[in-house]
Amino acid sequence: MKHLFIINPFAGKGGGVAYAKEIEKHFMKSKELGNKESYYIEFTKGPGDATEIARKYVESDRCRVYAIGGDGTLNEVLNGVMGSSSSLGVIPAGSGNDFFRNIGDTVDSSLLYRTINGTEEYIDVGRVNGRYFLNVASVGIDAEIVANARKFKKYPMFFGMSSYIAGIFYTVFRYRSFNSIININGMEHNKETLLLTVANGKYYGGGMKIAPRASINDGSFDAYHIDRANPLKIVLFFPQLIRGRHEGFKEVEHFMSEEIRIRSEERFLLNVDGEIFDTCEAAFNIIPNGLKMIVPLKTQIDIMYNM
Ligand SMILES: Nc1ncnc2c1ncn2[C@@H]1O[C@H](COP(=O)(O)OP(=O)(O)OP(=O)(O)O)[C@@H](O)[C@H]1O
Repeated sequence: MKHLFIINPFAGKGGGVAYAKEIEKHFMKSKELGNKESYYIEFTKGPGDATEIARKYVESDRCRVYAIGGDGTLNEVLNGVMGSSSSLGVIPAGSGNDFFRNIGDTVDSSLLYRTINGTEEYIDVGRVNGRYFLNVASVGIDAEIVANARKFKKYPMFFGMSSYIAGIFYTVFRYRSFNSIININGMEHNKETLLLTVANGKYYGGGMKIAPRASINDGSFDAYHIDRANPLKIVLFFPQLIRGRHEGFKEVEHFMSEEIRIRSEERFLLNVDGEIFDTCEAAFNIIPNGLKMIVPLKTQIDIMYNM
C-alpha cells in the first residue's frame, strides 16, 4: 500500500510541517517491525497544487492520501482523488478544520498514527458546478462573509472563528439580498435570497454549526434558505446560527434534497468549502458513498511503536 501525505506549509500557522518528521519516524519504526509499505511526503507550493499532486499519484496506483492542512487543502486533495479508488484521510492543521469536526475525534499526539492505521468508510460527496466538496457550499451573504473573513485572517489577532465574526460585521450592513429561482426536489420557488447553504457536513466558518442535522453518510444534502432580513436581525441571528439554533427563525427554511439548483439574473458569490467563485447559477448534487474516507482508530496505538 502507498501512503501519500500532502502538506500545506501555509495552512493555519504552519503547524502541518512538523508532521513530516513524525511521518518519517513512524515509517522507520514500521519498517523495523517488518512492514514494507511505501510513503511519500509532498509539500504544496501554492493554490491548486494539492489537487495536481493527488491526481498524479492516484492515476498510477491506489493510495491512501492524507491531506495535512485546513479545509481548503482537504478540498483540493478531494478534487484530485475523486474518480479514483484511492482513499482520503485528514490531519487537521488549518485554522478552521471544520470537516474534521464531523469525524468527532480529537487532535492529539497519536492522531497521525491512528489515521495511518485507520479504517476506510464510505461517505457522501457534494458537487457544485463541477467542483467536489465535503463540507458546505453556499451562496449569498455567506460567501461574501467568507471572502471578507479571508482578508481579516491575514492579521495575527484574527484566528479561527474570530476572523469569521469580523467578516460578518463587515458584510452585514453592506449586503443586499437578490432575487433567485431555486429548484429543490423538482419544485421551482421564486425567492429573495439572503443565504442558501447546501451542507454535507455540519460545520463551517471555524465551528459554526450551520447544518445541525447534516450527516456525511445519509445520501442527502441539508439545505437552509434564509429570506431577506434587515441587518439588525441578521446580527441577532448569527449567535444562534453559530450554535446551530437558527431553525426557529421565520426567515429560515430547511430542506433535505439530493439535487438543488439556484439561478439569478444578478451575479452572486458561491462558496465551495471556503473557495469563492462568481456566478449566476449553481447546480448542486450529492454523490452518495462517493468517497472512501480514512477514519482514525479510536484506540491509542503509539505505545506499539514505543514513541
Ligand atoms: N505553499 C503555499 N503557499 C501559499 N498558499 C498555499 C500553499 N499551498 C496551498 N496554499 C493555499 O492555502 C490556502 C489555505 O489553506 P487551508 O484552507 O488548508 O488552510 P487554512 O485557511 O488555514 O484552514 P481552514 O480552511 O481550515 O480555515 C488554500 O487555498 C491553498 O490553495
